[in-house]
Amino acid sequence: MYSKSELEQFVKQAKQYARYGKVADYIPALGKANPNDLSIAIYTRDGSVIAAGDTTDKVTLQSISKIIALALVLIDHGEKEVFQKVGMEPTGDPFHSIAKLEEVQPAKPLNPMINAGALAVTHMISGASVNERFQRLLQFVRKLAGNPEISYSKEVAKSEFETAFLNRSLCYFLKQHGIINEDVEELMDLYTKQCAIEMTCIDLARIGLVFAMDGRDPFTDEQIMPLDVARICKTFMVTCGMYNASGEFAIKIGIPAKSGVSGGILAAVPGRFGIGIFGPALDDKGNSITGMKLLELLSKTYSLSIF
Ligand SMILES: NC(=O)CC[C@H](N)C(=O)O
Repeated sequence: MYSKSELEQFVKQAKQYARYGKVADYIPALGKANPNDLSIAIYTRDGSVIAAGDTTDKVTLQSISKIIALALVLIDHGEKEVFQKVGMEPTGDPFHSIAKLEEVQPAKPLNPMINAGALAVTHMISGASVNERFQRLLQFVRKLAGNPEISYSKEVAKSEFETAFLNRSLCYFLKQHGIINEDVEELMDLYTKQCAIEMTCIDLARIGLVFAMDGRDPFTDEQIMPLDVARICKTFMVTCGMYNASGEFAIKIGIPAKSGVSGGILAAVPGRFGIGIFGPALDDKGNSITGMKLLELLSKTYSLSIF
């Protein structure tokens, strides 16, 4: 198993790539992040954690939340119903693209990892009000991370809510075609809170471990999600988890992973580890440039690719 000093060495190496990246600022509150930050935690199935960097930093999930919301709606509604509203194919387009919504099967988003598909998924979170739906999602996140303290950043949620014009357009397009039928402002309220759920890389690594263990929490022995749901989520991580860089990521790194524009990456090495990384310097596709470098170093050194 890796040592802390070795991990610290990898972090130092990966940090040198921060200068080639840029912090996301289209959500103004995210623009405050320091591009040179980089933290990582690796959770193993026997409960040990190895971490490096500032592991007390809390960062918002952004698109990483899409995989968790997907798991929840699959549990709530089952595969058949969910995949009537959202597809299973990668797009090769940026995550916020609207293009394929018109080209392929009117308005059915191609997959749940692009924004259009994620909005359709968030729409399916059950509950009587936005608050009740958000609390259900939050409870699920807390259970996955084994941390009842996890909450969301009001500042980041508000900042995205006030500026999410493109996501609103996607919602109206989906509503016109009957994929969603709720009030767009309510859905945006729920979605922006979902994306603003915040945690440390240690919490994130523990969530990764649950996916790695096929939905079972190795510490409580509870099956938090059915094996099939964990399998579907991991498959999406491989095919669409890193947006339109998923192919290259699969070849170079080969670990099921999901990224977010906050610079987070959740990775699950099947049967072995959960990995959580935060490094806000992003490449032009919106993936953490330092985070990917770090995963590449780990994958190459320890042969972690699943392929
Ligand atoms: N790629 C991302 O992390 C995108 C999430 C972000 N909240 C958005 O919808 O734009």
